[in-house]
Amino acid sequence: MEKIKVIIAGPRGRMGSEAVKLVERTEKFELVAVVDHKHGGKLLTELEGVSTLPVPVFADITTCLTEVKADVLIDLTTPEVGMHHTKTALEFGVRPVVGTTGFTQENLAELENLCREKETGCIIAPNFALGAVLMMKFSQLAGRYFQDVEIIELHHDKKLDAPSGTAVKTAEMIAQVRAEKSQGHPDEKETLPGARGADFSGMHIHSVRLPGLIAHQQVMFGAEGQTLTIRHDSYDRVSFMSGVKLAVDTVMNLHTLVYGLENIIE
Ligand SMILES: NC(=O)C1=CN([C@@H]2O[C@H](COP(=O)(O)OP(=O)(O)OC[C@H]3O[C@@H](n4cnc5c(N)ncnc54)[C@H](O)[C@@H]3O)[C@@H](O)[C@H]2O)C=CC1
Ligand SMILES: O=C(O)C1=N[C@H](C(=O)O)C[C@H](O)C1
Repeated sequence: MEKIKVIIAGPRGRMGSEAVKLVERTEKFELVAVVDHKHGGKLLTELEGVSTLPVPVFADITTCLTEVKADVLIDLTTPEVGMHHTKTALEFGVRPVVGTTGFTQENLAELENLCREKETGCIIAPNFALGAVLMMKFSQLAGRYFQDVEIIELHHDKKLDAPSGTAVKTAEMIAQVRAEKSQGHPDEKETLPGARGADFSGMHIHSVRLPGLIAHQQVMFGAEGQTLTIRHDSYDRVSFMSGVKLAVDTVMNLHTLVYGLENIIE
């Protein structure tokens, strides 16, 4: 059996270290290198507690892709770094699986064009947890019937981007089916700026950051005399790994950009 050769960018991170374990324990995957700007030239075994595999660590993606043959790059870093890694991988014909959030609409459009030009597949998944993907799909269904919706996303306090990629994706999916409406009272005023959260097509997104949390989201719909709440909780980052595995498998057969795991689950 030909193994899928995988590079992971961000191997010391909360998600990256979990992805290293996933690739290690998956028979048909082979970890061939990692990218870590702080530890170029070392072996992964020298990075404390990450892995017992002696794979090379590269400080930059271009050197890594020049020296190592790979099929897939898993990126779990930061938006600017992730964008650079994704573009470089596509230039090398290596398929990116991107969990990094914070990409703009312009970033996505640029990557979509690059995928088409290079005829190389790429998956960008704001959330790899199956339950979160279902939460987004159920919310989209509810959005057909309820115009009034508030999205509350709750994360650990080390998170850099707000709102979360999941909240943005949820709002995008609901906006595809929801009759547009600016919510709340037409004369409402914020006496403290930000009190009503971020505005996405008239829907409001609220970002909570607290130690103790991992990744949670609640989508609340309201209508006369009733509310509907759809909620998902990730209590452990292992919740994201079956989605990462599915994305690595699937991207091998793609030639375009797929944004969101809802597009590849049955
Ligand atoms: N799609 C999904 O299901 C999930 C996505 N995320 C996203 O994944 C990203 C990472 O999240 P965490 O692991 O919690 O963050 P983290 O801060 O623990 O990890 C990020 C890692 O990127 C590394 N890094 C920074 N610059 C780099 C560079 N130039 N080259 C190589 N590595 C570099 C850092 O050293 C760090 O280890 C975030 O954007 C987050 O929103 C997080 C959880 C689930
Ligand atoms: O940073 C995180 O932790 C997470 N980020 C993703 C997001 O921004 O939606 C996915 C998940 O919520 C965890």
